[in-house]
Amino acid sequence: MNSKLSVQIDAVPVLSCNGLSKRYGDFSALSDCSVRVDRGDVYGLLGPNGAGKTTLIRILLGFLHPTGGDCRVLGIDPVADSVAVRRQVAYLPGDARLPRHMKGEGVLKFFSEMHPFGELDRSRRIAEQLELNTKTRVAFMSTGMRQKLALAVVLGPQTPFLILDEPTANLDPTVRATVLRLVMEARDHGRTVMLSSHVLSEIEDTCNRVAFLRKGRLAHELKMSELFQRHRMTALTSVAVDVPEALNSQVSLQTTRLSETQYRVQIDTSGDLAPILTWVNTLPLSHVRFEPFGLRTIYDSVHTGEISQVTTAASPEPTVVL
Ligand SMILES: Nc1ncnc2c1ncn2[C@@H]1O[C@H](COP(=O)(O)OP(=O)(O)OP(=O)(O)O)[C@@H](O)[C@H]1O
Repeated sequence: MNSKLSVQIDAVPVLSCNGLSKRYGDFSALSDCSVRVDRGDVYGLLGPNGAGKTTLIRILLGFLHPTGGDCRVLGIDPVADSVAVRRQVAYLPGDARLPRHMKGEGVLKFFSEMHPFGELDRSRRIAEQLELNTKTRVAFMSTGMRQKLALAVVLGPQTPFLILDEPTANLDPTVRATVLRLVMEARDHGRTVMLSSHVLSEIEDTCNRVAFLRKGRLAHELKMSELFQRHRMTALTSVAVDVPEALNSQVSLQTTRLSETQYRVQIDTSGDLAPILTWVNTLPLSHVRFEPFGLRTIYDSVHTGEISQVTTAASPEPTVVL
C-alpha cells in the first residue's frame, strides 16, 4: 500500500462518537456520549446492568438509530450505511442466537460464506482451541457450547474491528483464558477490539483503555497505564498527618478520627512512588497496608457516584464527570 495512504487510513479513528444519545420516550438509555477508539486499542466498556453498553454497541452497528449526536465507525456513518459498517466489524452480541436445526460445523460454514472476511478454516481452528465438538446440533448444545460456537463464528473473520459483548459469559475458567488469549492475538494482528464485560479482571488483563458507563452517561474514562501507577495505603497513626505541598498533586489523603489518640489514614497515590515512600517513612504509622489501586476501586467509586480523589501527572484534574 502507498505509505501516504496508509498513514491517512491510520489517522482515521476506528470509532468516534460525538454527543451520542438514545431516548425511549422520556427515558434516556444513552446521553451525550463521546468516545474515540484508535487503531490497535483494546477498549473496555464497564458499567452496571442497564448502564447503556449494549445500546451504544447497537448504535455503532446501525441496529439502533441515535436520537442525538453522531458516530463514525472506520469513517462510516452507521445511520447512512449500516451494511458497510457490518462488513468491517465482527460482532458478538450478548445474546447470540444461532440456527438451532444446524450442526456446529454447518453454522461455521454458513457464517464464513456470508461474511466478506469469513475464513472457515480459521473458525474451525478457533472452535478446536475452544474444545467445541462441532458435530453437535445447536439445539442439543449447552449454553456454554453455544457461546463457544458464537465465538468461533465471530473470531474467524479477520475484520479490522471486533466488538464483543460479554464474550466469556457462561464459560468455564479455562475457556475464558483461551478467549482472552484470542482477544490479545487479535490485537497483535492489528485488529481493534471493543469489549464489554462485568468481569473486572478480564478488562484489567486485556484492555489498554476503559470507559465506565453509568445511567447512560460516560462517567469515567481511564488509561490502564494510569491505573497501574495508582496505589492505596491505609494505616493507623497517633497524630494528625498533613501532605507536604510538593506532593499535593500526587497524593490524596483522607483521615478518620477513631479516638482521642488514634486516626486512620487512607493515602491514595499516583505516579512515581519514590518521593511518596520517603515522606511516608517519616510518619509514625502502624498497621500499614499497601495495595495497587485496581479497577474495582474505580468501578465502585463510579458506581456509587463518588468523584475519584486521585489525580495523575498526565491528568491533574479528576476525570470523573458525574
Ligand atoms: N426498546 C427499549 N425500550 C425502552 N427501554 C429500553 C429499550 N432497550 C433498552 N432499554 C433500556 O435502556 C437501558 C440500557 O440498556 P442496555 O441494554 O444498553 O444496558 P447494558 O449496559 O448493556 O446492560 P447489561 O449489562 O444488563 O447488559 C436499560 O435501562 C434498558 O431497560
